[in-house]
Amino acid sequence: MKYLDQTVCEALRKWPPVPMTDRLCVKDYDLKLDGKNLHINANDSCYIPIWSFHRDLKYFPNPEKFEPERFSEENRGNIDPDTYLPFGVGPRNCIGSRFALMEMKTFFYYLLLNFSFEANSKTQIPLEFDNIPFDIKTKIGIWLSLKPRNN
Ligand code: HEM
Repeated sequence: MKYLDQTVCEALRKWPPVPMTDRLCVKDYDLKLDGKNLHINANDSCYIPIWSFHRDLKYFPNPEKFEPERFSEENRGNIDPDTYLPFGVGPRNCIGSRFALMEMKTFFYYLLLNFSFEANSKTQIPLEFDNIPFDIKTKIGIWLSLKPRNN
């Protein structure tokens, strides 16, 4: 179950289903970013690029590699919580996150309990994605063969 949790966390890192979120700035705000001064006006929209944070090697070394060990008990403390945002951040973060995590793990538990998975001639490796803004969609879907487990 621990490894299933790590795998789900890593899948949400590499392919966050909600790749960005936004906030409306409610008052003028000044901040320093990489040595530059940045002014945000009240009523400006700010986009938070979840996908880009998750693929930034400053925060996730070797970001293209699918590596559930990033979320092991020893390693997960190294992740800055402000850079891992599959369910957003702050008081308006995703209200359904616990339900979604439970649903994903239950779904995979029963699938893996009853079936083994194999690549077939239609399986695309590596997976290719459509360039649709604000959405993550594979070009041809995800094709795999499921074989019932005998035991
Ligand atoms: C893997 C599944 C899901 C992902 C990755 C996801 C991701 C997100 C993200 C990134 C946000 C924006 C949070 C922010 O801006 O800080 C959000 C908001 C929200 N999500 Fe989810 N979500 C998922 C499933 C669900 C489910 C199952 C429900 C309901 C049962 C749900 C209900 C909501 C609601 C109501 C908001 C708006 C919260 C607010 O504005 O206060 N989500 N979600």
